[in-house]
Amino acid sequence: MTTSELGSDALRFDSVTLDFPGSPRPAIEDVSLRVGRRKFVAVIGPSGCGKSTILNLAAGLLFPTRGEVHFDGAPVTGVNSAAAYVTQQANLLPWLSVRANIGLALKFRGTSKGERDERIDHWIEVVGLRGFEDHYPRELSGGMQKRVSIARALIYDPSIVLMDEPFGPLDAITRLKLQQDLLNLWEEQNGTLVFVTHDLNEAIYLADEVVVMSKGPGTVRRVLPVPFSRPRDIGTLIESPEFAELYNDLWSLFKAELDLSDAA
Ligand SMILES: Nc1ncnc2c1ncn2[C@@H]1O[C@H](COP(=O)(O)OP(=O)(O)OP(=O)(O)O)[C@@H](O)[C@H]1O
Repeated sequence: MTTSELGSDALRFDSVTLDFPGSPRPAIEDVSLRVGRRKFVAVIGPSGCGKSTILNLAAGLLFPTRGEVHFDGAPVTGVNSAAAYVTQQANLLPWLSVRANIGLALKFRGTSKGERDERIDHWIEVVGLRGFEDHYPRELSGGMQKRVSIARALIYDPSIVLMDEPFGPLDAITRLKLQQDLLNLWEEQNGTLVFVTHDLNEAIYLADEVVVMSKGPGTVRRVLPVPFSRPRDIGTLIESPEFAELYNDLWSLFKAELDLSDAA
C-alpha cells in the first residue's frame, strides 16, 4: 500500500487485534476502519466491545498486537500529539481555574500569553462559561466541567478529536444542549472527530457515519452512513421520518449484538 493511498484517510485501522497481557480474549479483533478527513464518525456497540480501546489506539496510548493503525498516512508509534482526547471523566486539573484549564494545551505548545488570553476568552464565550472563568473545577456542575474539557480539547485546532462518551453522566436536558452545541462547534471547525457513545440518538444527530461494533472481542459489524445534511438542528431532525427509519435500522443491528452478548 502506498503512502498516498493511506493519506486519503485521517485515521485508518488495518486488521487490528489487541490482546491485553493475561486476558483470555482480545479486547478487539481484526478491526478494519477508515475515518475520512473532516468526517464525524460515531462508534457504538455493547459494553466491553472495545470502543475505548479503539480511541486509545488512535491516541497512541495503546499499540496493536497485530495489524496497523495509521494517522495522516503514517503509522502511530507513540502518543499522537495531533489528537485531542476528551475522556469519559472531564479530568480537569483541580488546582487550576477554568481559564488555566482551557489554556493548558496552548501553554504547552508555547503560544504567547497575549494570543493565549485572546483564544481562551473566545472559547469561554463559545462554551457559555462567561462569569465562571476564575472558578475552580469543584465549583462547577458536571455539565460545566464537560464544557471546559471540550473547550480545552478544541482550542488548539487539533487535526482529530477523540471523544469517549463525553456526555455520559449528564442529565437529559444538559446532554441535549451540549449535543447541539457540539454540532454547531464541529460544523464551524469542520475537523475530524471520532465519538464513542451508547446513545443511538446521539450517534445519528451528530455523525456522518455510525460504526456498529459486535460484542467483545469487538470487531466492526457494519458502518451506516447518516444522510442528513448540515447544519443540523436536533429538534427538526428528530421529527423526520428518515430519522425514525435510521434509528430502527441501527437499533436492529445494536439489539442483535446485545442479544448475542446476553446469550454469551
Ligand atoms: N487495561 C486493561 N487490561 C486488561 N483488559 C482490559 C484493559 N482495558 C480494557 N480491557 C478489556 O478490554 C475489553 C474492551 O474494553 P473497552 O474499555 O475498550 O470497552 P468499551 O466498549 O469501551 O466498554 P464500555 O462501553 O463499557 O466503556 C473489555 O473486555 C475490557 O475488560
